[in-house]
Amino acid sequence: MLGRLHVLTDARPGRDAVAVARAALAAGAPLFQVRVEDGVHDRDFLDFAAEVRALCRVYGATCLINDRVDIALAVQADGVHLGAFDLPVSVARRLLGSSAIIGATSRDAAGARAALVDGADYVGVGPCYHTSTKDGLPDPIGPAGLELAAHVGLPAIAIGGVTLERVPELLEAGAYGVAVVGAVNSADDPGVATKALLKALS
Ligand SMILES: Cc1ncc(COP(=O)(O)OP(=O)(O)O)c(N)n1
Ligand SMILES: Cc1ncsc1CCOP(=O)(O)O
Ligand SMILES: [Mg+2]
Repeated sequence: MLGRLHVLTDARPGRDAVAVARAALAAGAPLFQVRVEDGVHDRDFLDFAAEVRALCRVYGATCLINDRVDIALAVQADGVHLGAFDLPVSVARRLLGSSAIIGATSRDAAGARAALVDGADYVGVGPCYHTSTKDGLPDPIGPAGLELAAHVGLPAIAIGGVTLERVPELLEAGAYGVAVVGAVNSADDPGVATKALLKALS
């Protein structure tokens, strides 16, 4: 079953993303998405992904790779998360096989319906709120925008500015789960933050 809490790695310089991953996994995070900053060398992405993938195996968690089907294949990840400028879902499916988990980014109902037709397993919907983690995003869609994309037949994972306090309204709007960077990676205690998010999602 697809995890309801997707924790994305925060590989910005000066952060110990592996230590955060270990703490979140130990606290029960069911799914990690390995995401790196633009411009990271393939070799570094590969090494980092392999490390997180190995940790996920230890804790029985799902490991997805953001953007890169080749890295997912190389580290034998469980799947990928793909956006508008990444390989199409259909191509990733051909390369990764029927059992791979493939997520697609969408902002509205039309995008979510397209992801469904293309064979995605879930949609990452957002940005739901303002976030400082990623630049260049369109205006937040809010819970009302999420609601439109959350009812097309694919589990909707709300992303962008998700905090513990916002989980109830996202669930109310139809979210199956949430994806977070800051709420876990910037928490004083990533393990405690993970447990609180899991409780709110249960
Ligand atoms: C669960 C989830 N939803 C959305 C995204 C965003 O993907 P994308 O639009 O391709 O942007 P980048 O993350 O690649 O910068 C995501 N990663 N995960
Ligand atoms: C990768 C991505 N795509 C849309 S918002 C976002 C970043 C989410 O980070 P945070 O949970 O810190 O707002
Ligand atoms: Mg992407």
